[in-house]
Amino acid sequence: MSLTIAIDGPAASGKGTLSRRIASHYGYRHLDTGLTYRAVAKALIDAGQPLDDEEAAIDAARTFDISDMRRDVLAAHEIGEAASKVAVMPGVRSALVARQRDFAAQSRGAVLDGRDIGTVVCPDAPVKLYVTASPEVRARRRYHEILSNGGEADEEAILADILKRDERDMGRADSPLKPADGAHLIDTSEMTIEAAFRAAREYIDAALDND
Ligand SMILES: Nc1ncnc2c1ncn2[C@@H]1O[C@H](COP(=O)(O)OP(=O)(O)OP(=O)(O)O)[C@@H](O)[C@H]1O
Ligand SMILES: Nc1ccn([C@@H]2O[C@H](COP(=O)(O)O)[C@@H](O)[C@H]2O)c(=O)n1
Repeated sequence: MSLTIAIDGPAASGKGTLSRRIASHYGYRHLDTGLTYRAVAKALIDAGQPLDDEEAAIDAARTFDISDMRRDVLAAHEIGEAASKVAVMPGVRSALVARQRDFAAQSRGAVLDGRDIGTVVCPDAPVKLYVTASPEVRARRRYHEILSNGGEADEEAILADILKRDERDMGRADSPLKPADGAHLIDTSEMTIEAAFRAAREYIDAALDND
């Protein structure tokens, strides 16, 4: 039987960092579903197709190689912005949700993180977390992340993008970002990565004991 941990939250809240730690700790497979939306956006950009070409986006969502998503290539801030534009298309979402569910079903244990994991992709997951942080904290973390990778960034511009992305992700008609029913909230604004991991682990251990 497969066991899924569903983790949702807004951009740069720390859910990916936490998901990787949790997957490694419990020996589960991990799928960063944001990368799947990014892969679709990147396929359109590479092919010179406009981001609002729904037919091309659906085709990319059905065919890209999910086992070959390169975080280093897909991590660029602009690809994240482009991903949130293709993510409003219901046809793209249903193609990707099917592939994400396959990933969970084929794993003995899986951690999936994204925006609609607890609400749509795996609504029956026995453990659901909603990871958040204030927009200012998220912008600062992303800013430092870009600098530490040798890039250049403007913290104010990143904050503006994060607010725009939140609005798009929380306001879209299909699968808007919101905490799933029964999700456990972790606000990492004033937590170190280690403290957030400890809080998640305590909750997961208790939830799995009661399952
Ligand atoms: N609790 C924390 N304290 C300080 N820095 C953190 C914390 N959690 C994550 N970070 C850092 O913040 C940045 C964003 O974290 P991460 O990539 O995990 O967010 P995310 O929610 O997965 O973002 P996205 O949805 O955009 O992929 C990273 O540089 C990460 O190291
Ligand atoms: N389950 C998901 C995951 C992601 N998205 C959209 O993709 C964008 C990029 O995601 P990151 O987690 O890599 O930042 C994000 O802003 C969402 O628009 C989604 O809709 N559903």
